[in-house]
Amino acid sequence: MGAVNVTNVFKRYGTKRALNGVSLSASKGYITAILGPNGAGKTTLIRIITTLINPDQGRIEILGKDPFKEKNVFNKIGYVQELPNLPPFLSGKELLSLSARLKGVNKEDIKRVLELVDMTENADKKIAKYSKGMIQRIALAEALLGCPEVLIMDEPNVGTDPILNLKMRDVLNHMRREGVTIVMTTHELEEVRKMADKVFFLFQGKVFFEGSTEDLVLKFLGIRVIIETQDGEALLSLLKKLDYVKNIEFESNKFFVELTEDSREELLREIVMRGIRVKSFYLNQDLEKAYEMAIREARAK
Ligand SMILES: Nc1ncnc2c1ncn2[C@@H]1O[C@H](COP(=O)(O)OP(=O)(O)OP(=O)(O)O)[C@@H](O)[C@H]1O
Repeated sequence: MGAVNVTNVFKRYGTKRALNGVSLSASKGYITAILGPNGAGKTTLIRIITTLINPDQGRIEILGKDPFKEKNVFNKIGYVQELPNLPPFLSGKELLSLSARLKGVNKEDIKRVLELVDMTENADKKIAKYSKGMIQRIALAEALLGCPEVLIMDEPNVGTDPILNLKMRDVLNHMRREGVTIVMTTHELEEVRKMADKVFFLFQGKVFFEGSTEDLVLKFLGIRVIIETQDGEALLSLLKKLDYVKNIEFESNKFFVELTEDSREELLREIVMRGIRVKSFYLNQDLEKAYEMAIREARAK
């Protein structure tokens, strides 16, 4: 069982079906990303997990407890909402002091979370004067007060610059090393590729795919390897002989090879056995393209 479990959740807004039987499980100490196009139901799901809205049907379990019934589980959960709406008249530090008091967290922890998100220097500025990125950081700091075991984030990368994304990644990797379970929705595929251990792809209120990003690429893009070599002719003649090679394209000394099945190990062995010199051999991890193909396939169903 995961640290966060969602079982068969349904939700309608009037006649609009937002969630149509969603089940997912986020393992303890891993980063789980919920992906999907606009309107897929991601925010609705996060709002149900955090009990901001009720499901029409289905069950939520966090750290073995039903958050709708056992509110004290929230002592162990940090939540960063989409585009956090923080009181502009407070400074970052005042906001954290207030939150620490409400959560019953020691004031010492404020220093720790400010350092974690690199906001110590801006802590005394009013939130009204913060950039979007600073607001995201202080919202994350607030969520991290009291060392939560589960961190839930709705689109933490909206409006953030690449440097902040780097910082955010650092903080989240640090949390993961500490055993924190992270569940996030995002449209930032590059972040997903770099960080997520598992993805759930939502489409029209249903889980259309679950697995690692590598699984997503393999399933929707096929098995495409990129091989760099100086022995182009020898490689080409070998590739033409192999029945599991579906398509070959090349550009100077770079070969793009599509396989009919996952025969990567076999192919590499053949190359090495023939003494073909290879500079690099890797799976084409074009997550964006795979995501586009997944959406196309989901729409066609
Ligand atoms: N309060 C509401 N009233 C009516 N319909 C709603 C409400 N909130 C969401 N919806 C509808 O429910 C569906 C799911 O919306 P939701 O916001 O959960 O999707 P999302 O995947 O988070 O989208 P986005 O990526 O655009 O944030 C959409 O069709 C949306 O229009």
